[in-house]
Amino acid sequence: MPKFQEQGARSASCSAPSLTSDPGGLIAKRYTIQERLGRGSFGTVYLVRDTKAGEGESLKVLKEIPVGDLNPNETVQANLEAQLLSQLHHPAILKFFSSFLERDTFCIITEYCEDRDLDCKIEELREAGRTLPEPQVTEWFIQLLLGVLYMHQRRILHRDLKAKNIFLKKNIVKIGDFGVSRLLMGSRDLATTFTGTPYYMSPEALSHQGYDSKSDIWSLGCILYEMCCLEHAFNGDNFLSVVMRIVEGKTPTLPERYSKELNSIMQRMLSKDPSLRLSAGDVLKMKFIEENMHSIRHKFSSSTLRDKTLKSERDTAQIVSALQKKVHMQTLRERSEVQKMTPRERMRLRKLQAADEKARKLKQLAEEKYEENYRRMQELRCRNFQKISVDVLNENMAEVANQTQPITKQDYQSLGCPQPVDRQQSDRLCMSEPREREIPEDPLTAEVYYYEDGFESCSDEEEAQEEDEDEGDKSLDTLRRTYGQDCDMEAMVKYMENVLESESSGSETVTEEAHEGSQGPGVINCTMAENKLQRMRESITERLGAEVFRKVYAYLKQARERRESEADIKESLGRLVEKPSDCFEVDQLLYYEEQLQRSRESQSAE
Ligand SMILES: Nc1ncnc2c1ncn2[C@@H]1O[C@H](COP(=O)(O)OP(=O)(O)OP(=O)(O)O)[C@@H](O)[C@H]1O
Repeated sequence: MPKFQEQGARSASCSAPSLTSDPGGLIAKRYTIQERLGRGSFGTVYLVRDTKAGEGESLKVLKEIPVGDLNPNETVQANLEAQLLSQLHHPAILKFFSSFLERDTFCIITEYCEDRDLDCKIEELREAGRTLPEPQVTEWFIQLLLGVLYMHQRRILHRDLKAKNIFLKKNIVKIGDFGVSRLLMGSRDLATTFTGTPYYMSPEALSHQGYDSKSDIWSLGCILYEMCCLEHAFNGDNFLSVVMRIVEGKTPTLPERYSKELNSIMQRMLSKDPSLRLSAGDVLKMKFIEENMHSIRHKFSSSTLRDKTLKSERDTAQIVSALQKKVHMQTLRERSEVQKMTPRERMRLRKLQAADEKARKLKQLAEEKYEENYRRMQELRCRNFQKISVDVLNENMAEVANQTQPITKQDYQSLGCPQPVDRQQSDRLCMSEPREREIPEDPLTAEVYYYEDGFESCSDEEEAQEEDEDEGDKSLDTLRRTYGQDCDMEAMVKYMENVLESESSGSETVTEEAHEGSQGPGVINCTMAENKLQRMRESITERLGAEVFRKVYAYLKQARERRESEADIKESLGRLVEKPSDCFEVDQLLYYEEQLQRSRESQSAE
């Protein structure tokens, strides 16, 4: 089956993004553009560096959506929706950081996923003639279910779940744009119509019978099919045939290489009647999914443990290597200092070093002696104490008191033992600074004391040291990023445990929560819808040429009004264009125009 280019295909001719007009400039006083990641139907997507973020968290994604002039109400409304989205935290949901208006564009800042999206992954597999094994499909599918459950429990719908909106970050899947349709389109009707990609749209959404959490489940069922078969669950030669397959067509089946259980779950998610469709909570409570969840939880737990061990080993290796580098640098510095000296200074230095060495040996000797003496004194005391104890049995208390006098120098001599060094005196010996040159005892202090000045003049070495520090920062950065990955895995384990331990399936169907101030005609809705249509027109014109586009548009409009058969339409389009499938977008454009017209009429009627 041909795969049609979807609406809003990446077109270079669409109006130039205003944020890039000042390359290298700061956006919202903190973001710098690193590269352009791509273009979606709403706007352009950039990889940015957040200059105010902590180490390892600075790479983010900026979605730039041209909106023209927004009135203050619309801005307040958008901010309200954005605030809500930024408070949601789940490892399977792409983190939404913030949104703001900058130079007539609405900007959304989200987490960056370096392993791209599921659509790219599927394309890659298809091209390589490979498929996804069932354990991988179930692992990703369970993560998706956990993310969807989290959002549905908070009464937030996606409305545009598709492979392109699912991102991969080191085997963790992240659903992008959850709740963003409402943020951009405001009104519920428009949000569904203008963000839903036909391949994933549920029968009830296509026939305007309302959109609820079960409609998201339908899209998730389509994604499950796509992960297994690497093609859309409902395909067709043109826009309307896709719609007809969804509304009236047979429910697809998974190939035999996938288990009966997985097939049955997918089919129950693709039930045409939303009330018969499973909810995310229902699916997560099924025996087959629970069993898989146990093994994924075990895999994630042991993987984070193994990673932690590996990381601490790597940390140690890094510290050792940093210390070795430091010692090497010091040796080099010392050598370069010595080379700069006059013979007289070198002689003095050698003497000082010899004195240092002598002092060190003396100190070591004194310490050894002290330890030896101290040990002997303890022995003596112990013997003396035993002697006193025996005497106590025979003599009176006064005599005992006499016996417990401190041991004198004579006592030691009479016992043939060396007298212990007085502890304070010994400490003084250890801590005292050699009078002649006053070399500090501590080697590190001594080193700084003697060679400090030399460091300041070594600008090359300083640079080298800075480079070393940068290296260190970079490795920390990598470490932190890996820790971030661990956090995701640990959080995922926690969510799996919650579901496994919970009694209820959370099978209630949810409609979207109306947040304060979000009723009514919507946020940026009409402007956004118009923008999207304009982008589609530009994209089609670029592909078909202005003249062919005009002819195809006029023909399809009439053909749909006259309700011509699909076969006739295909034949007529064949006379206008080389490939009739190229007209998919024109068909979709007509559909959207009609929806926008309807929406306007119903708004003015209200
Ligand atoms: N958070 C992200 N991390 C990494 N890449 C991203 C991220 N968000 C978007 N992209 C990439 O940027 C490109 C455009 O994405 P965008 O979401 O705007 O469009 P889309 O999903 O292709 O279309 P639509 O606007 O119809 O949803 C895609 O190639 C996508 O993979």
